[in-house]
Amino acid sequence: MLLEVKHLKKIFKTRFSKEETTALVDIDFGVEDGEYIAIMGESGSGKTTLLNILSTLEKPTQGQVLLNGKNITAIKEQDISAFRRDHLGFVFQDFNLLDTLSVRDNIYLPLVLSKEKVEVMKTRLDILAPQLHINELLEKQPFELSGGQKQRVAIARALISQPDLVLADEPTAALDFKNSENLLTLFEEINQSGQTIIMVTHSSLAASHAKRVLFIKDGVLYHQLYRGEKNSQDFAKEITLSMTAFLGGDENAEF
Ligand SMILES: Nc1ncnc2c1ncn2[C@@H]1O[C@H](COP(=O)(O)OP(=O)(O)OP(=O)(O)O)[C@@H](O)[C@H]1O
Repeated sequence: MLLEVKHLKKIFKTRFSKEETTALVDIDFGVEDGEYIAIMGESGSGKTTLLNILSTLEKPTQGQVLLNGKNITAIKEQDISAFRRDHLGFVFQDFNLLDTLSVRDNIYLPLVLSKEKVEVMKTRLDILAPQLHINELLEKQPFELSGGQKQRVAIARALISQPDLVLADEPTAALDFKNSENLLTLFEEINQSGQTIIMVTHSSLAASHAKRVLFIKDGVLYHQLYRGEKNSQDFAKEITLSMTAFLGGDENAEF
């Protein structure tokens, strides 16, 4: 098992009041190497909190997260950024590229910080750039790129460290329909080449490209669907029906 999420609980306490928010009640699941998982749930259900704990940005109140058997919730503060850089890849909804660096240097950045050899960086980018259709963009600055191009660069930056796990937070949220479809196709290809992906999304269309969908409500995982042999259109219908049945949502809504 690549990732074991064990009985996660997260209670937020505000500093100036006694009020507590239980964002995660008891979250328990495992992820095999090579899986592609979408996490869905209504606003406020705990998706971001879960992703932040998996990202080591946040510590749980109780429970553990094991990545390849190592408890990542117990990593010392001074070792966390190196751990994140070496083992996790991130794709955010707003791309998070640095405008002062070229596209190439943005992609190299995690490896530069890990003091990787230049030849290694070059070899890896030579493989990734054609796969992500960014060959022509490498000498540009991020502000010269379209949203879809920026997101492909962000994916290259996430993959260049050959992470154990890619974590994506609403990666299609800032993209139009065509660019979203392109990104989702890319994620499927990346997953088919062996990369494990966990993606948080509001969109049943986005989730329908994953192999498994976990539904979270009020801090509890209470339902999951496997795609199996279904195409993404049929799987999207099944996801929407589940959302309607279990979450009490509007069948036509993308929550
Ligand atoms: N830093 C924080 N301090 C206090 N409460 C928080 C904090 N972060 C999240 N919460 C609360 O925890 C609950 C879960 O929030 P979370 O952001 O994980 O939901 P979400 O499913 O990601 O929502 P959205 O889809 O709107 O991003 C909410 O009630 C939220 O108000």
